[in-house]
Amino acid sequence: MTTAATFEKVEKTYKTGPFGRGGVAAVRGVTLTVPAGGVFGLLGPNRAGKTTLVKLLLSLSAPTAGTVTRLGQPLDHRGTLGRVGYMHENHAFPRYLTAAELLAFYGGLSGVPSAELDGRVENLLARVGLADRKSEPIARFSKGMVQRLGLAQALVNDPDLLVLDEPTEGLDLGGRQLLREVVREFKSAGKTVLLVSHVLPEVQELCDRIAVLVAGRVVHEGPLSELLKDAKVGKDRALEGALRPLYEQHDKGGAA
Ligand SMILES: Nc1ncnc2c1ncn2[C@@H]1O[C@H](COP(=O)(O)OP(=O)(O)OP(=O)(O)O)[C@@H](O)[C@H]1O
Repeated sequence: MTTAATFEKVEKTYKTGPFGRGGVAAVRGVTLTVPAGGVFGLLGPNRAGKTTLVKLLLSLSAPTAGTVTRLGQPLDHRGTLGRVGYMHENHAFPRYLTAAELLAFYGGLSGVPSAELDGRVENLLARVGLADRKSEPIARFSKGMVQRLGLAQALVNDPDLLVLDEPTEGLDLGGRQLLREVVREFKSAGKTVLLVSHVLPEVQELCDRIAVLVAGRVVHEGPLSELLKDAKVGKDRALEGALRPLYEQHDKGGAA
């Protein structure tokens, strides 16, 4: 099987406190395979360790133990990073750049040929509804506009693996619809989306397979339909317990 990502017996403990004597065990022995092609949901309550797994996959943080692969290669194969797009919840883009400058900057960093860059930037800005604001500095953008720009930035290198970490936070209805379209296009093109969320209905709508992470451990992994069936009929109490708060969060208006 070709894989988009694998984690084998992965641990991540963040050092904390004076002289790093304390520690937070964010990921505890995770073994997980994200197959290439399709939409994989990584689901779990706050502080479950979802973003930590993403950071390990993107070489933004190093595992304390275990092995991670990205697009079939070990993490030190940096070339695979140029085939990944990453959109997350809180973008800290340089605010003095214009939208077009930002996309050109990220496109250049990820190796987009310069002959293609201008056209791609124009197309993406149109796609995310920012064509008329392309020459304005990001400092003037609302949170939703920054999120739309974040989506364009994640697509600028035409990635094979798109990682979306809580992508709908701050997006309006139109932005969410756009995001769903992008996810479905990736799926039809045989590419991979890793969707991280604490909102079960969002994951339910888009994902083929999911892993549920609780307190740094994978408590379930498999096709979404099977997991929901098992949880519903109460066959698996641990899974039911893990999923309930995610539904409740949605019902209370925590949905993205
Ligand atoms: N740089 C860090 N230093 C110390 N602890 C950290 C660091 N980053 C994350 N943690 C801790 O690791 C645990 C997992 O955090 P992580 O952000 O991976 O969870 P998450 O599932 O993505 O949560 P959320 O849904 O709230 O974003 C939490 O207890 C968090 O406080």
